[in-house]
Amino acid sequence: MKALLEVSGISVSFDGFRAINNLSFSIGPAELRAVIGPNGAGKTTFMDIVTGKTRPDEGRVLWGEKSVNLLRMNEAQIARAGIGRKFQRPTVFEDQSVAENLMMALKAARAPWKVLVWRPRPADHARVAALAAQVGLADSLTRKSGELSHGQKQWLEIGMLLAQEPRLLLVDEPAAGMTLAEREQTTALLVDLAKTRAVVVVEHDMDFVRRLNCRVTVLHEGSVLAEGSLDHVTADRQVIEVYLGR
Ligand SMILES: Nc1ncnc2c1ncn2[C@@H]1O[C@H](COP(=O)(O)OP(=O)(O)OP(=O)(O)O)[C@@H](O)[C@H]1O
Repeated sequence: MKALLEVSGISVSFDGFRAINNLSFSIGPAELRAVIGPNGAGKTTFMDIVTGKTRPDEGRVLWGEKSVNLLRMNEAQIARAGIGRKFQRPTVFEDQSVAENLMMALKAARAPWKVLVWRPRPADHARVAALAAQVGLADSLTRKSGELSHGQKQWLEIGMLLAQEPRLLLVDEPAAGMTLAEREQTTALLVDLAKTRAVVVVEHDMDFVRRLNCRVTVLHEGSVLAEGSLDHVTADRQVIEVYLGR
């Protein structure tokens, strides 16, 4: 199976400090992957590079069937090419309803010149309802987003990202601040989303990672230290030494 995203030999230094060191990583078109590793391992910087926020000093980042060079694209172009990123803190519009937030995301997903003249059509309302249902908010369409729980806000933001139909979703610490029930629902959502797209989850919560039941990549000092099932990587002596044993 050809990779959807292929990162090879990337390095980046900040003031002489190598945050990413000859990192290679690839993910398939419908794959769920957890990325773990100690603080400062380079997880955020890795996502910054894939989304175009940070430029690597060397290496390649190739995207899609045509192996497009992502390093030639800016952040907006990369987002339009199908890479969505969910940050840890939800950034929904609290005064707007769930439906309004989703509709705004649908509108934003249009080409810039179309946004100016865009008016929602019946199909767009149906799409908003479908997105809400997909993220477990079908019963909350008319609720103000500010009234939602932390977990529900996170799901709404994922729904807003889905409006852009990303082929790769990068999700930063989704379990943080969630109740156990919310975490379980989030696991189910991410597993479901990865049936039709690639999903990369950066997470510190090992119970959450275990429930994702997916391939795990362990980063350390900007490189891949181990990769495989969670049982495989957690039995690795070096992983225990630098991460789990602390
Ligand atoms: N813009 C920057 N300028 C200077 N140093 C940076 C910058 N961004 C990241 N770093 C450094 O690069 C290293 C990797 O950071 P990064 O945030 O990618 O790690 P992380 O694995 O996401 O850590 P955490 O689990 O704490 O979020 C750290 O030592 C960090 O201090």
